[in-house]
Amino acid sequence: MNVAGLQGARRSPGALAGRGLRSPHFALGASSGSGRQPCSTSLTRKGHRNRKRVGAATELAASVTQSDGGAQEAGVLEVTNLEAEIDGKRILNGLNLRVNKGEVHAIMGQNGCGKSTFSKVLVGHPDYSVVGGSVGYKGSDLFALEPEERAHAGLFLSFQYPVEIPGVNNTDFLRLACNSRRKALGQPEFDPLEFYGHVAPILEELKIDSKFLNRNVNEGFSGGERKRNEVLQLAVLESDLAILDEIDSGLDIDALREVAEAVNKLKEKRKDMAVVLITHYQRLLDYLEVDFVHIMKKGKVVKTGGPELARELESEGYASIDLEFE
Ligand SMILES: Nc1ncnc2c1ncn2[C@@H]1O[C@H](COP(=O)(O)OP(=O)(O)OP(=O)(O)O)[C@@H](O)[C@H]1O
Repeated sequence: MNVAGLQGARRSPGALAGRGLRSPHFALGASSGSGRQPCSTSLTRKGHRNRKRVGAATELAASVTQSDGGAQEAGVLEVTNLEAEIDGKRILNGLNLRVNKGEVHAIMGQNGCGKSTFSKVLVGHPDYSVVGGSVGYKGSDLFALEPEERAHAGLFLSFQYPVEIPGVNNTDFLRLACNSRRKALGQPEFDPLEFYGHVAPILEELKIDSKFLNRNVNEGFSGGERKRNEVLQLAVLESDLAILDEIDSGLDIDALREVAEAVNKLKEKRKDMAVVLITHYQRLLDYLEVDFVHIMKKGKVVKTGGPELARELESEGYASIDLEFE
């Protein structure tokens, strides 16, 4: 995370551009849990640098609403034979996944199978090279968009380890992020008062303490508070596809339930929002209703089922699943 750039943003939004961060929304929507910042000028897909843009953020956002009722409606996310590598090491090996709007998918898999890599590739982390396959997002080529544009188009990745941004007030950060997306969508930006009108009901619905707004981003936050702050960001941004990478990690039982309830509340309100949960534990699914569970192994989805698949994993472990696919 480019802390210096974001501190500058508190004084002046323009400072973000000067420090290589074009908006805080970029930081929110297209960052990785590694704390490294995606570079807005680099594309992860070889050969895409000069590709003609097939969809600006506005067009993409519009495409979802306009495609209602179509027999062949595109999935929010259509991943086909995706292959990606880092430093020449192949991590994703022909991953396939389709997520329709409103659906909740859980991705499970042993350590190192490529779950976080998948999420980072989607948001355009520059360390990863896409070497094969395709990803459609709302019917357009995701890789034709810069990381910042992906965020503007409604793609949100929650941090696995949300970082502190000392000196940056949460309200300022959220408002700049929100306005960055609104501007890209051609919507009027919120002034501070209007933004408070936007965020106050969200806090109430998600049962998040309004003191969160006065604090600096994640500074001194407990693990549970940080994860709730991620959900707050997601709600404020009104993203269309939320990728929640281990939103349950490091949480005690009560915090886990509270975070899951916040996601549920958000889903109730925004029924079309699609969610991809990356998790190791079935217990999250006790609180969050999922439509599909996918098991990843060696960089691809090897099995898909319903919530019962997670329960089977919990009781039998991966060995039982692996046998079917060796
Ligand atoms: N920046 C990197 N440099 C080198 N190797 C990396 C890097 N990022 C990921 N990898 C490797 O890619 C593989 C997949 O990692 P990834 O974090 O995607 O797995 P994961 O399924 O999310 O694991 P976990 O469940 O432990 O979080 C691992 O072998 C990891 O060491």
